[in-house]
Amino acid sequence: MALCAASLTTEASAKVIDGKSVAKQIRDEVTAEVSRMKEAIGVTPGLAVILIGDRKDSATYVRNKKKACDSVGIISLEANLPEDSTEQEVLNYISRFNDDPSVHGILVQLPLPKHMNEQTILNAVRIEKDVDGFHPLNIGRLAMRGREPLFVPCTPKGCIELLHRYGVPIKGKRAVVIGRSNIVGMPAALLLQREDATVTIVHSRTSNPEEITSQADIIISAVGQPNMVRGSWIKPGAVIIDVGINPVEDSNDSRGYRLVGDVCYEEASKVASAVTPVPGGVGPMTIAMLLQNTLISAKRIHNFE
Ligand SMILES: Nc1nc2c(c(=O)[nH]1)N[C@@H](CN(C=O)c1ccc(C(=O)N[C@@H](CCC(=O)O)C(=O)O)cc1)CN2
Repeated sequence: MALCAASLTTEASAKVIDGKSVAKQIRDEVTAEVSRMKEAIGVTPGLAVILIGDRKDSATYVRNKKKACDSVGIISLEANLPEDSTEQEVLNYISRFNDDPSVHGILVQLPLPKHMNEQTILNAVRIEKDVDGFHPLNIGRLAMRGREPLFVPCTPKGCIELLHRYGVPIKGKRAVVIGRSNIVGMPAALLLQREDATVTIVHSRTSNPEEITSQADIIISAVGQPNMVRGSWIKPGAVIIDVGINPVEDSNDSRGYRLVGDVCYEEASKVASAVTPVPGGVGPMTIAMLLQNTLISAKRIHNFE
């Protein structure tokens, strides 16, 4: 891990972009809409979550998704499959949920066990229920001008929502996305481009990442490298959205580790105008956007405005 230490001379001045509190606002909005829908047409949105294997982090995320559904009045169904399940068993669950009218959203928690083909599995989710927005048709539409995806992937959608709710202008700005994953980096870059930013993607083969990143007005980092983005990578006044959630050893923490972002927060907060913390930044937005996507799906399926 890169050492990350701010100089003692400059005070932190960046605004903290509080994802936890924005996520709470969104959950309140979803709660109100879920109850309005139930009262008006007697339909409660339903989300089906498929978890395969015994990764601790995935189990925690799925548990948190279920809790979040409960808190806003969305019904959640869960399928927990063992690590050695076959692809066909997963496809059978997807097919059952595709056909279940009480299910408006389906998600398969990632990453999948190594023996499974992610493409085969994600392609099997009906696009009308693809609340993760990972189906190639949804991603393809996101990439095309004049086409609308049915769903936008939750984490990148949460990043843009944070920029909007904090009044950060995007149009005409230079944006750098660090990382090109299918889940975050690539769709985040497409979303910024749709908002008329001039977008550059920095990735593991980029020869001069610091030089490129330091020209950006907006940085979205989703690379999974603790403290990789240092103060010197940041243009004064830039806005930083840090998607990285990286565990680093910490004997003072009861869990034995703490979470840090891709961005050296102490240094960033002295150079940037606004920055998301880790934890409490983009993470909570991922689940809030999932709830919002599930509501959108139920409304669309039942023609409810
Ligand atoms: N099918 C999907 N799989 C995965 C997705 C996804 O969007 N769909 N994203 C990630 C994991 N993820 C949700 O699934 C997720 C990650 C982090 C958080 C979050 O709230 N993090 C907290 C810290 C939590 C902690 O203390 O451990 C934070 O950043 O404040 C929510 C959801 C990969 N898989």
